[in-house]
Amino acid sequence: MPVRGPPLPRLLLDNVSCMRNAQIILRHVNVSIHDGGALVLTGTNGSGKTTFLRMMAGFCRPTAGQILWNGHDVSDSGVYHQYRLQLNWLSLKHAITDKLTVLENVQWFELLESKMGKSLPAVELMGLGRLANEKARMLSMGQRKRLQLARLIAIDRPIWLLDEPSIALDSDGVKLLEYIIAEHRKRGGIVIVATHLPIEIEDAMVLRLPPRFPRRMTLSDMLDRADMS
Ligand SMILES: Nc1ncnc2c1ncn2[C@@H]1O[C@H](COP(=O)(O)OP(=O)(O)OP(=O)(O)O)[C@@H](O)[C@H]1O
Repeated sequence: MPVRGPPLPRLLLDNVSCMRNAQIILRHVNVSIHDGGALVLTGTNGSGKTTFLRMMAGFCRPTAGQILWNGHDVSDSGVYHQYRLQLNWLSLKHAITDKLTVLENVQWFELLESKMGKSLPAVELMGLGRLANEKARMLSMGQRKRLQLARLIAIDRPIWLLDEPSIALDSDGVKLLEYIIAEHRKRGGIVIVATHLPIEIEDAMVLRLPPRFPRRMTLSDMLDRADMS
């Protein structure tokens, strides 16, 4: 009987580096993520967390190494076509249309996916049920973030790429975020989160990206220097 090896990771970053503007932002990154896995990206401002997510989304290519999905290089255009349909991207830009209602802002994306029926439950789950028929321009920052999260649930793709998803959320909102991430992972979904704020994600791998610039001088460094002169 043939011996079966361990399952292929759904996503594998094999010695990946990435440059932007002629500078190396990510260097020799190796990560494998199986179904239900979570990766948390941390690091100082400018360390490359958003660049990592953009690269995973295919907006910028690795300058070395490969990103493999099911063992296939996503930079291959045939593979990318299928791979991008797996992705749900939540960025710092809200992409909310103010003149549409809260519900329409979710339904619009659901329609683009040829899906129906999940928008209202998603809006309600995110605590926006009473605002469903209000124009989105009425929403506060935190409510806008909740609307983005409602979209994530309604569209329901397997790989979530989340850039600072908890910014502007109150403590209940953060709990809801943690809940939807946990539920997504129970169904085999993958989550990659870039964050400065603590989010509880069970058994997540944490990748701390090194700072790209030397530490800024602190006040005490400056005072020490003044003492020496
Ligand atoms: N559009 C761009 N063109 C060229 N270089 C860029 C661009 N955006 C960012 N960079 C460079 O990439 C580096 C990493 O930026 P990135 O946005 O990935 O960091 P980050 O870790 O997400 O930062 P933050 O915590 O501030 O959100 C920056 O220092 C910047 O020099």
